[in-house]
Amino acid sequence: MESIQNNMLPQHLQMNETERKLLAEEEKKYGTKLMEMPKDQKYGMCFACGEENPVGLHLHFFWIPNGVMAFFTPKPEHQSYNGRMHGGLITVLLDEIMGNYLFKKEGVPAYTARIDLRFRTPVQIGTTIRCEGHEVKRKGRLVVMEGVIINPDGTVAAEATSTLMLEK
Ligand SMILES: CCCCCCCCCCCC(=O)SCCNC(=O)CCNC(=O)[C@H](O)C(C)(C)COP(=O)(O)OP(=O)(O)OC[C@H]1O[C@@H](n2cnc3c(N)ncnc32)[C@H](O)[C@@H]1OP(=O)(O)O
Repeated sequence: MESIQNNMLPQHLQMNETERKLLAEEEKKYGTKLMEMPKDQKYGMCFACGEENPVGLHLHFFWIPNGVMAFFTPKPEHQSYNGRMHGGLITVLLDEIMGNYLFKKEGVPAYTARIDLRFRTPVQIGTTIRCEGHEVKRKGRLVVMEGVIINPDGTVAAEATSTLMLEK
């Protein structure tokens, strides 16, 4: 289901119009409504997804076949040089998409033990990017995940491989 509570949320927590339009396009591509991952009150202060964090990114995550997807539209306060999104925040998006997927799938926190990331093309402030993550393999409590960020023109902005440890 599309962010069912989206228009019931305070404005600053809502997905913007472009993000909703892109979500609808993805749903058309997959031929199904995409289910939003529920928020977790316990982690309301999470910098990436928490609704109570006043300076957070307020991401919304959707299950896709074999993984997870989110959109983000960086604001002027998210930049580094000359209107480019800050690389540290790009890392946050990738770390979160992989970690949150495992948290929701397994029901226990997944801690990032390692992240290898390649910044391929800049992300411009004000553009809406698509973030995706999926599981690659696992051995016991160690899980390898991959994540990617796609620019509006279809180019890869950044990609990452992470190793995460599931809590016992
Ligand atoms: C809606 C609400 C959402 C809210 C939630 C939103 C999701 C948030 C997503 C963000 C995720 C984060 O950023 S989490 C925050 C950043 N990350 C952290 O704080 C993690 C800090 N590091 C740690 O706590 C620790 O190092 C751990 C837990 C990762 C591992 O410690 P440990 O449990 O003691 O395990 P340890 O004995 O070291 O290792 C156990 C086995 O794993 C192997 N191992 C350990 N690390 C690695 C590694 N990187 N790559 C390969 N193998 C490894 C070891 O060799 C060993 O193998 P063997 O000898 O057994 O064969």
